Amino acid sequence: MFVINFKNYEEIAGENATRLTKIATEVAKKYEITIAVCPPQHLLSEISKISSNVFAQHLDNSKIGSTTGFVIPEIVKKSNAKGSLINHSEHRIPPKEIEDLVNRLRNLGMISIVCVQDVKEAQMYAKLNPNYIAIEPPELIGSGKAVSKEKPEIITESVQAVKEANNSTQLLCGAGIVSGEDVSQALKLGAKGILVASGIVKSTDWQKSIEEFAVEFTKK
Ligand SMILES: O=C[C@H](O)COP(=O)(O)O
Repeated sequence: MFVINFKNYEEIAGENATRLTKIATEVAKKYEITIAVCPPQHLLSEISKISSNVFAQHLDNSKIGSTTGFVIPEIVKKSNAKGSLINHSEHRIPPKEIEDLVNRLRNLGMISIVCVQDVKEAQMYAKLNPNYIAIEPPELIGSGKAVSKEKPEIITESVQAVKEANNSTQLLCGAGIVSGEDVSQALKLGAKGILVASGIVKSTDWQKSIEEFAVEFTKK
């Protein structure tokens, strides 16, 4: 699983979100891997027309109906999103809401990626049996310094924490990943995939950087 979070970077504004998704989709096909994209919420429907692996960046555990401005799982599903990030480091939510959202997505047949900041949180939330836990030390996000190189022990310890939950949850890792070597290192440490943003979105050649990352998944 190779997840590209578009965040709200200027580089993906306007038609560029579509262009980036098209490139990601073509590369995924070429290397026969899964590349998921997380566009800004208002583009979920549009981007879902060109990719079947579209995830929301955030969800609220609010009801369908009179909940202005909240992002509702059932509504997001109708936009053909396959799942969502939950509790991203830049949009944290309380533990009870995380639990409710993981269950809600499971009932909806959607994929949950719960973001955590440290091993303790990985351990705690893996017990909820989300599809994925994504470990991201906040200080490395957007830094260009890869978690897989700077803090490899965080990945190995999180792999262990997820294993101990003894369910089907898998580990992704993110923060500062900018090269194929960073991806390779993450996979060698036991991560099943990566969650990346700036390393792709801010690169000057999207095709080249996505391919550089993708090829590492074929070596496993
Ligand atoms: O959602 C993505 C993560 O926050 C990682 O961001 P980054 O690749 O820019 O470090």
